[in-house]
Amino acid sequence: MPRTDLAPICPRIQIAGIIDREEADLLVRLGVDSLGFPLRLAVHAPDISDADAAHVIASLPPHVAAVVITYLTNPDEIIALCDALGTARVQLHADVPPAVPAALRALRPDLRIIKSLVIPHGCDDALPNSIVERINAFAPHVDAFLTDSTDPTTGATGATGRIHDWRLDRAIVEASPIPVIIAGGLNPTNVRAAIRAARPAAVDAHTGVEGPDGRKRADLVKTFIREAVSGFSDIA
Ligand SMILES: O=C(O)c1ccccc1N[C@@H]1O[C@H](COP(=O)(O)O)[C@@H](O)[C@H]1O
Repeated sequence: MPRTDLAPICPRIQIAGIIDREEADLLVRLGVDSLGFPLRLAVHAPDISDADAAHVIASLPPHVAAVVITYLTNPDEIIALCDALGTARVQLHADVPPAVPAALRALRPDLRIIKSLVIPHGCDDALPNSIVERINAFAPHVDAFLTDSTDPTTGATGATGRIHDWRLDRAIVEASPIPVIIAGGLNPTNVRAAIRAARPAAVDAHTGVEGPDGRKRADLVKTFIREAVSGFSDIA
């Protein structure tokens, strides 16, 4: 039985890389409104199995969203993964053409789709035309964009712990007709400044709220949320 998902289309604070039920419970208790489950990835090993992720997702309260973060490119496989996990939210991280979210929409109009916009390494204050073109091409087929960083040493384009120039996020926010979630190296010490610089709809973090053991730390998550809330109130 799929869970009832009553979270807004674009929740404000998303934390990715959920490891287990205990971690999910902690994040829900602290006030996170969207949990990201990275599965079928390009570089990283998954943090959790499909079966465990499905159990965690089934336990979430209806106001908390669960998002599958994936590099899958085949619409049928993406839908099958979302169905197996019991969620109708997906974050597409692969370099797919707009035809992929368009096909997802046609097959499953209830699916909420976030598309990543990865900022190339070394890109500074000028937004490349290629990103503007992608915003225009994807916006009709997705619900939100998510910015992210590249790690040139590993080729990773997610969970890098690396920031990029937030002026680019601001340019993306201004160019996008749909909500933009910012991500890439956000942590309790920089999230407020990032929100003030980029003026996004939401923020997302993974490694910046974890301890050296790779588990989310309550003190870091609490401060991240407090600083993010302050940032959103600064720009309201
Ligand atoms: O979270 C992951 O493990 C992940 C793996 C592969 C692609 C995307 C992934 N998640 C996204 O990366 C951001 C930023 O991570 P960080 O804060 O820089 O460590 C994360 O929030 C997810 O949306």
